[in-house]
Amino acid sequence: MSPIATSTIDSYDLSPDQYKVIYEDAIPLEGQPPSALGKDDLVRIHNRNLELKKESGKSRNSFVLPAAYAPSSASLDTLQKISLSDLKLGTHNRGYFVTARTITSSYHSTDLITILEDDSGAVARLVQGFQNFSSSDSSIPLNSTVAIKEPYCKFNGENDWIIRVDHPSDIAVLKGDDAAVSLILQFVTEKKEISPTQWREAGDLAYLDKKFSSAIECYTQAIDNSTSDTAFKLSTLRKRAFANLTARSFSAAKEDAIASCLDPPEPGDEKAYFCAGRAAYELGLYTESEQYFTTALNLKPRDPKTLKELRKTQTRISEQETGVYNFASMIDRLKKGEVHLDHADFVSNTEVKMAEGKGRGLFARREIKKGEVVMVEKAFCLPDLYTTDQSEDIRDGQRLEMWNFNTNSRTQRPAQASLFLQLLKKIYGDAEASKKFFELDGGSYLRSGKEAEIVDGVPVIDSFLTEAIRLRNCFSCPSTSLSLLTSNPTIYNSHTTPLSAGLWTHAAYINHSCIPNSIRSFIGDIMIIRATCTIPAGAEILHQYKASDAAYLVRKQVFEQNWGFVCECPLCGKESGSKEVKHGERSELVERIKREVGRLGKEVSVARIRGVEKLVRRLEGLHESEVYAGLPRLMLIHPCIWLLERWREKREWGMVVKYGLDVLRNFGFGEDVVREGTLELGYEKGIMNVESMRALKVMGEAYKELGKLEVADECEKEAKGMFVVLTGSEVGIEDFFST
Ligand SMILES: C[S@@+](CC[C@H](N)C(=O)[O-])C[C@H]1O[C@@H](n2cnc3c(N)ncnc32)[C@H](O)[C@@H]1O
Repeated sequence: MSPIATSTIDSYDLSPDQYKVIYEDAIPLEGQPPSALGKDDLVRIHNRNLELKKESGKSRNSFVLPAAYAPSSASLDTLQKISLSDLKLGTHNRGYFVTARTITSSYHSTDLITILEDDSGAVARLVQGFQNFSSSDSSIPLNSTVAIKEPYCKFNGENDWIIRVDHPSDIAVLKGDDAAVSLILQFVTEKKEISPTQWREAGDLAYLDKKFSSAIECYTQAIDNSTSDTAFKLSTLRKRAFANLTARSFSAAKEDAIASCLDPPEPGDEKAYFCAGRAAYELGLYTESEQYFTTALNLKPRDPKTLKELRKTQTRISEQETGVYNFASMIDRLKKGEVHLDHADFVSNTEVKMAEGKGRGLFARREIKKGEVVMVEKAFCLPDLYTTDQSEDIRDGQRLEMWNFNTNSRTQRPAQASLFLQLLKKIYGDAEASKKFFELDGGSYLRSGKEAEIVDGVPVIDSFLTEAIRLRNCFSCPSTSLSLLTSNPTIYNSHTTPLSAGLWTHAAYINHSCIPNSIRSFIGDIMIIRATCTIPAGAEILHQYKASDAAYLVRKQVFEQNWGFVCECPLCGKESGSKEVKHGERSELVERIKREVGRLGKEVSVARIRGVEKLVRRLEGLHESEVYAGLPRLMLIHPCIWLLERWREKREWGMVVKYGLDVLRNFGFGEDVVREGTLELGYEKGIMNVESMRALKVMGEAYKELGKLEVADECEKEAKGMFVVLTGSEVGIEDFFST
């Protein structure tokens, strides 16, 4: 297939399929200039597209993740400057860099697009793939100066070539609407002498103008160029500390703040200690933060702002050490619309170690009792973008999609695409974060080994590896797990609770099991993991990546496709031994039952219920006892819940108890969990979830109706225990159990 001609239609007009053709069929044309179109044509086409974009007012943002090529890990001093007209096509132009000026405003299509011109008058189209569409400062203004390392120049259709930048660390942009930029350019390109005071003044102006990276650059020049004036150096360091704090470069802010003080500190240094305290707090270094605030208070006792920060820090230290949180206040804040909550992580119960056959895993450092908190973690990154799969009402600008040509897939929810973009922004701006992030599992993606290395002051970021890591490690999450209980999904109907997608770097080490020993829940961006059974010291913590599909063969495929592993948990291990024909028979019968109950309306006669019961007995008979002894029989769960609900409608309490027991048995809690009027659940092999909790709750009601009050109380007590594990806390428990 020949590549599509795109010389007169810009990528804005292309569908993802057309893109795909271009990427897959692009022909390397070594030795061609970057664009056969002249400057006038390029600018004309660009401006026309810019106008079209404005007119169309399309609110959907989409972008494309093309096939992988590696980011540059060379520093600018080791590269040779080259003109745009000397770039080679279809290659990375290793060993070279280009600098050029933007001669148009940029616009977003599937990517961010602008036109560049270099000193020699050569022009090229720049296509940047990683801009954060949701942030207001993501454009490249007219007259900006860009430096691109080892540019990847690619064929884009007949007579058209582009420079494609997919990795944030491959490009540096000095924005054209930034006053400090002209000073920086005069210094770099015209070798103009600029005094430290001039640098500092330019830094102050940039800071006031909220151009923090320019302010930091100017203060850095002022510091590096000042010779013996210690007072000047220290006060400029302090200015840079605050600029770094505002720019959220917390490690640098902390370092600068401390370096700006005398040893021992003197009155006046409290501001620097306050800044260091804030930076350490944001880095999660609460004990260090406490020391800085204490020093600040020694220098300026009873300062109310510092006292407030110190108290907050001490609360974080207590959370970190005890795992005790004020969940009620967390939920209150969530109700006020805050998703990103200010809390410490509690991870001291756990450690990362090798898990045989699974890479690394998370292990218990001490015995963790059933229901106890295993760990609590604040999200590394979580977009505030909760939508249902069917959402038609996504707010403007949130309709974000990403086509990934490495996996031939498209993101299903806007939060997934948004998470990718926010991750790039976070790891590019924070060296420590990028190190932590790139340690995560990226599957079979071939790493250069240079990711997160600091080159030219920023970490090397590989966008494609970032996405590979996101795919393997991110979790879907509701804004609160409590909403999953109250949204009242019916069986055979997926629930419609809005979900976002986020990444938690410590929890990302947890491996999957279909019979897990822990469950994650969410309150905003805080993930709470509790034990579903008592976990002995040294045992591996396991949770379900996805609610296990009832059909073994479907489940197997999902885990292989999405995460690249074959689950060998006790259930999968045994079910893999069941004959293929049996799997087929069971699936067929489950489908038949589903069709059958789907046909029945709301009011179901006893005769009809009995009919379904017969089918369910047959399905039970298709479960080999040598495979399923003591193990869950997932395919029987929904049919049994359906029967339980119908008998409950008929107020046939004996039958409700019978099917409640069946549901619990099929979840793996044991053959006969009520013996001699006492309830005993086998939590080690039982699967705790909303449905097993509901079954217990309903059984409690039925036993009450039957006058068996003791066992009714036991059912309610166990269901309440499950409620806490499923939602993370006791908040809402009384309301839930009184209805
Ligand atoms: C979120 S990561 C978990 C941590 C990972 N094991 C590591 O070394 O970083 C997901 C990956 O872990 C591995 N994994 C998770 N559960 C597994 C299991 N039950 N058996 C084998 N591998 C598993 C798979 O490679 C999967 O893609």
